[in-house]
Amino acid sequence: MPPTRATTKDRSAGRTLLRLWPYVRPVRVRLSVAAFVAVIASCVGLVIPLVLKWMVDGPVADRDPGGVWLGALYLLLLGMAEAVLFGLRRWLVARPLSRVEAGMRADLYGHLQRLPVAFHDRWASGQLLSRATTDLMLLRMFLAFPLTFLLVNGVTIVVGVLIMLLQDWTLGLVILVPTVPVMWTCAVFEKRYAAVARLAQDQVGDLTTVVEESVLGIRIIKGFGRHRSQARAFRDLVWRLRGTELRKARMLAAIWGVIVTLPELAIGAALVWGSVQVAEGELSAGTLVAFLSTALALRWPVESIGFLLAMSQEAATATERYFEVRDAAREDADREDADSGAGRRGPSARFPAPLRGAAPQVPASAPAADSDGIRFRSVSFRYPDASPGSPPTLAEIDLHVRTGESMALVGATGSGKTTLTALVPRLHETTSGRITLDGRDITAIPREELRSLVAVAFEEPTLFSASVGENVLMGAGAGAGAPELERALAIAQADFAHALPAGTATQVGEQGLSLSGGQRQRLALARAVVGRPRFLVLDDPLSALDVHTEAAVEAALREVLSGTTALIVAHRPSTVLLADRVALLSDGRVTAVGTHQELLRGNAEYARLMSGEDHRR
Ligand SMILES: Nc1ncnc2c1ncn2[C@@H]1O[C@H](COP(=O)(O)OP(=O)(O)OP(=O)(O)O)[C@@H](O)[C@H]1O
Repeated sequence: MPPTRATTKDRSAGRTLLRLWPYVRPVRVRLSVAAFVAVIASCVGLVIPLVLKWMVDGPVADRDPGGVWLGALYLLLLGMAEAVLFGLRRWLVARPLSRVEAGMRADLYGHLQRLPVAFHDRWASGQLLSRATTDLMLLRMFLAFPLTFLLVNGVTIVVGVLIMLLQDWTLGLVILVPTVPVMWTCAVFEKRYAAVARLAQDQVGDLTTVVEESVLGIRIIKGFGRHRSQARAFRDLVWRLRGTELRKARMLAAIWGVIVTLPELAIGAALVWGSVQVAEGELSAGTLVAFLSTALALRWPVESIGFLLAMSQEAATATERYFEVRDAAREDADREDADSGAGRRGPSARFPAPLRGAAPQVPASAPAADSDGIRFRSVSFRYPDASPGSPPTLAEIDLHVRTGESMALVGATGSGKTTLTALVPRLHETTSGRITLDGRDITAIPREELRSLVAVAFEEPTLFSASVGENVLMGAGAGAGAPELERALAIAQADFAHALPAGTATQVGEQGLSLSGGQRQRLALARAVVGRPRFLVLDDPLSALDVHTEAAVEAALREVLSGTTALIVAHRPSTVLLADRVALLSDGRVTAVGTHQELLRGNAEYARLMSGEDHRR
């Protein structure tokens, strides 16, 4: 079952919703006051029938117009008080609840940033988006409305029924007859509705994913003329969601039918029975009016129970979906282990025994051999979602990139180059073995420090919706400014930035100016070098550049590389020439290490890869 599909079986909505308490706690006083105000407002509404009784049995029976006017004035005042109190309730909850929603959303976003790459590999982005938007909106609505009104309406019904029993207990019992079947219907409804609500919310997530992918991949869709088939696929999803929503509507209609019909029948029976009693002189007309007015005043609280329960179920589902993400372990969950020098991370325990235990015994707290560069010691790696029997993506990698040295990683497509580079900044965790930077085990280096030591640039450069300058300076420390930016742009041969409409202040990214692939790549490279990192990991960073630009970037990069220790994934000889030595990766193993010339002469696979004869690329 994919991680985004959970079962609602045996879930208690109440227990699930209790998880919201840490967020509701700071606003509990306001929420309680608001609920209290709403209870008072609702009970004020129940006084109206009593005033009616007084009017019918008093001034109306006595034909006293002054008394009737006085009664009307009381009714007006009570009505106004009810309206003002309900308005006050709304005012009391609006601000704190928007704060709860904002807080939950910010926490979710913060958590998403901290989740490991493996988590994001597994989860569809639309599922995350829908949790951060639709689900949180449902939660705010639940806290604003059903949470209060389930309580308010409950109290109102109890008080109303007590008033009716006090008016005339036999009539009161008639009204109470439908209670048992209505409660049974609610219990059945709650269970069934939970499953359908979950399905609908998951389907909204699927829909969001498709919209997002279509927008991001619009060029491919248009380029291949796939807009019709995409639209068809989207329509299918929409219809599936429509079907689920209709199922929800049918369930709501059924419970609504029961909740409305049974009490109405009871009121009808009470009306007949009460009229007979009035005719026989056993009951005053005023009491019957008061009784029926109270019963009618309770219609809304009773009828609303159906959709309040439905909204509560949707909120419970939203809570469940929200915490599925929040409960996922953050990548720094192992920090204590690392900081205490315990060494190996938790994930190794998740992998099968043969892949474990191969780590050489280098304690994380071993004295740092200064300027040792990057060392891979018996590193093996398997993607967490790889099929159980499949061979590891990387196996027994032993590699030493000396301080100040640049090592090119060459290998056929799919040989594991990108995967190997991702292990250094701990975007993925090694399954077994160790990686050390200047003698320090990377698992013993706090992540923040690790990522300030290691800068990365990937083949597919990502720019954020921000200015060119902000995108580049993202790779530098807090104090970096214009001089660092200029230097980085010069190294990456990204001077084109100055010619953009607003220079380096030009907005790029999704909503900003579109840049070419080569321009993006150069900005990503500038981001990697701007912070003068001690270790540089470049995943084929020049692939989109023309030969002249590539040569210019390489000339400038050489200067940078002389001061850093670098691991560079390379496909072209020109990129390989940037490096001092080359490691050849074959099916996840390092099969040769040497200079470009040495490997060209002595290794047939390398020679084939460099000559471009390898058809797998
Ligand atoms: N997130 C993932 N989950 C499971 N398997 C993956 C994942 N990412 C990559 N792989 C697999 O790992 C293997 C190595 O991929 P990797 O991207 O490291 O190769 P590469 O040498 O960089 O290839 P290329 O030169 O084409 O970029 C491939 O077989 C790929 O299918």
